[in-house]
Amino acid sequence: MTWPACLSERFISPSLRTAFGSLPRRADIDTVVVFLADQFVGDFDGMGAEFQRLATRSESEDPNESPVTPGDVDTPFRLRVLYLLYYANPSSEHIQTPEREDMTDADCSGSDSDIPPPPKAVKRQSLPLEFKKPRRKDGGMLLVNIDNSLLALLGRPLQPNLPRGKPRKEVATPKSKRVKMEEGSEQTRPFIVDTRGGIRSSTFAAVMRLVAGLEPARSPRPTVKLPAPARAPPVWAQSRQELCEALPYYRAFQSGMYMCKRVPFGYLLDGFPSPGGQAVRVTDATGKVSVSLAADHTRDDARIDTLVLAAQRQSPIILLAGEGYALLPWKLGCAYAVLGWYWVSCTWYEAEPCAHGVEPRDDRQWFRRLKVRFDWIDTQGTPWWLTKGEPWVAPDDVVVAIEDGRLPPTPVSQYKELGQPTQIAAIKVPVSQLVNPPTPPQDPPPRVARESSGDHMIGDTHDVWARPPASEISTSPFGDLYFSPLAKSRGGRLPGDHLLANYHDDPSPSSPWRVSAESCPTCSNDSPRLYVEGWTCLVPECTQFWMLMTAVGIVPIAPCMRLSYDESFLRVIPTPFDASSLPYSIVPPLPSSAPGVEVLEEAGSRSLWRGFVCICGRSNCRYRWECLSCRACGRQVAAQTDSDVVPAWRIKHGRADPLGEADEGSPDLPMSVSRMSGPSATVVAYELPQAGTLYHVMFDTTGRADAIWEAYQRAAIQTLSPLFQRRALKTKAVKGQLLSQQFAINSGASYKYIVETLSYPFSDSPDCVMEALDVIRECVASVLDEAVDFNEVLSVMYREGQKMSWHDDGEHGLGPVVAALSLGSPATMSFRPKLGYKAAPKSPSVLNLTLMHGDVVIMAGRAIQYRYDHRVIPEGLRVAATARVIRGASSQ
Ligand SMILES: O=C(O)CCC(=O)C(=O)O
Ligand SMILES: [Fe+2]
Repeated sequence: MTWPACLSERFISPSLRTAFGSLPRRADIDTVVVFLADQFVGDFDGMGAEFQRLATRSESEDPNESPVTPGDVDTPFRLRVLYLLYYANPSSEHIQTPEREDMTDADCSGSDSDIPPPPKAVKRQSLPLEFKKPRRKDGGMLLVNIDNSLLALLGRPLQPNLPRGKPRKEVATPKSKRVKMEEGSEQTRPFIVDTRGGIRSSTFAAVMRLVAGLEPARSPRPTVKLPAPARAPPVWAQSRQELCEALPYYRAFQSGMYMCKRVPFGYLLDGFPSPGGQAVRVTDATGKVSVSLAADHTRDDARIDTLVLAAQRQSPIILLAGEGYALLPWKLGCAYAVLGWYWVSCTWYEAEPCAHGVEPRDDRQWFRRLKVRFDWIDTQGTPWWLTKGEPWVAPDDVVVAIEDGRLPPTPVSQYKELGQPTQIAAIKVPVSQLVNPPTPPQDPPPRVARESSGDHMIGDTHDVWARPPASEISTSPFGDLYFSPLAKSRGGRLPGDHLLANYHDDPSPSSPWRVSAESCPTCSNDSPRLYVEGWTCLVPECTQFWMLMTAVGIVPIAPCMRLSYDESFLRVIPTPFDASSLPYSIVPPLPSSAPGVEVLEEAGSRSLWRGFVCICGRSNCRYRWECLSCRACGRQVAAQTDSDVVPAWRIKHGRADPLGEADEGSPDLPMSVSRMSGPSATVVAYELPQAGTLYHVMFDTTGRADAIWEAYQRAAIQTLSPLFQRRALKTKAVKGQLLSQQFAINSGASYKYIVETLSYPFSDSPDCVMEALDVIRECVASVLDEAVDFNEVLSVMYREGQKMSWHDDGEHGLGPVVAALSLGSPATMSFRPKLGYKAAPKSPSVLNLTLMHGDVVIMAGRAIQYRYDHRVIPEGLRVAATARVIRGASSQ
């Protein structure tokens, strides 16, 4: 019996949905059948007639005509009834987002076992087919506790090893039906369905498995994780930030995939779903949060398009895994590891039901989710986790004393006694060779004709780009479906075949994908058999998409039904020629020791605050100013030297505009300009309404500032005791540590800034800090006409691309005056009112100042910190020394 098209559409029309509301809350199967017959007269092949037949029989007054019994209605028919009811009345407990735990991108595999208890407010309604909570047995097998009464209701043969089941409660219904049980036992039991409460998806899935004779679902998660592999990963990290700062191919702080111009670089498998597509966070009754689709995955989304193109171009991509990735068979032993190079061998779509609270489309109640299969590129040899070696345990971080906020072992006073730091055996950082990524070309170059016998060595840096550009790849409606090894056997039927024009017949893929491909009776396209449970048409445009072909006919896949991949599909396939050349090593090169003269831009350059991958494999952020230092083995490289000090004469001095201005939409602040004597300077004062006055002091000459600037840099590169560091932010929002962007050191009283900054008493602070403080004190005394006894200085060093985002300085006990000396590159300092900015995060700045080398900014008025936030964006290498008064603390 074929499944009628009406159900393939997986859609309940609004009128049918309304009509369902007129059914009694609890109805027996006949009531439902009669009802459906009314609704569907003549509409459906097979099903309409069947409904009609049953309806006629049900209404027959002829006492000789036996009432409808489950045996009269074949099982798929019953399933359809359940199915219609299911889709007509999904209640919050029934549609839940399956967990994503699959190796492939956007998983749709559900969990039959993890059905949350229904929300308290919703009264649980169920079919008489009650399923107890599934038990998980060894091997991850899910067993559903089913009794024979259920089988009887479904018209299935009874099973001797199942309990008979409790007789169902009699329900007053005009036509109770007799169910014949095996061995002569009889029970009167109407086939009652709850027409409003819907049907639990897990029930639906279990019924489906039962009638179709499918194996119980097998969890893809390993039940017990094996110990960490014997060999250390070639590249590993303990935080996402370390990955992003050390690996040129994975700079994706926000999403799982790092890509550029539709070329994928790195893809992180972790405890979150695919990149791409709109997603919403859904919290279920147990508080478990999952991310569900809120729209179809389509190629309009650059990330989806990139993955589909990757399959068509057979581009290599580096996979990384996080310890949160449920499908890893072993413990990672660290937070993240690079797995290696993979190629995208196959992409397809699955249907994902709309999660509760997500607005469905007008025409259907599910979304398309792209799935991706990644295959190991075999020119890399055996994966590291399969090779033998000493058991590996990721070492704990080498705890440098300063990590805990304790003072460094070597007091700074010692450094001071030594005077100028001695030149250390230094390795220069050649900026160009640090961990810069292979820059993707502006536009992918035209495809290069290749010799089939040509070398395709690892390290051939250009092969990855020698793929057809997107424009050359067909945009056929089915172009997103891509099954490369299979395509050869399709006789040109499917789009994508043309891509195999230069597919080299490597050891011919013993791909069972070929043999298991079947042609869809509805759309005539071939789809391979991916799931143990049966074949499904994988063309999302087809009405038969995502329906399972089973022994009893085609059945819809219940939202919670977890399908298992067919073994034939899981078989390893050889890497095709096009994917076998690797563009670069997964281990980025170490900074080399070639000497080079630094210029201002390079000394502060972005590459210098990026991290590195140590030869021990650990990815590190650059957390110290003066060198790259490994947190795992303590190794230090690329120490900076005196020649890295940027002399003051290299600094940009030309001031474009001494006056600050407001963003568009903000009125200009009242301001006044005056001249200051002593060290002569121009002072512009801005009135921040109801908050205080902001003074921008611009000295006529910068002699003192020049000396302090160079002294700061020399203090920063000495290595006797570490000073300027990026320290951990006090945040729990991310896994692992998150370091601040700037390198900082605190002097004097302790300042409880959001970063755990290393703090020294004034007596142990470098001279440059005290000199900066002198400049600030004198300047403030002249401008405010009163001495302010600052007892704390925060010195911050910025490299290119680093900034200090919106914040205030208003910690408890902070005095009314805060003043800062700027050194080095120009910076823009902005102020914006706090009120309401949460509601409108992009509220305009009331003032943007350009701070030049030697300028001092004075914030006079405590309310400035309460009413305004400020931000500083430097143009390049820069130092700022900010002095404050912290009450209740001494400067020591
Ligand atoms: O970099 C600057 O000029 C100011 C830094 C700042 O706002 C701070 O340290 O609180
Ligand atoms: Fe600040």
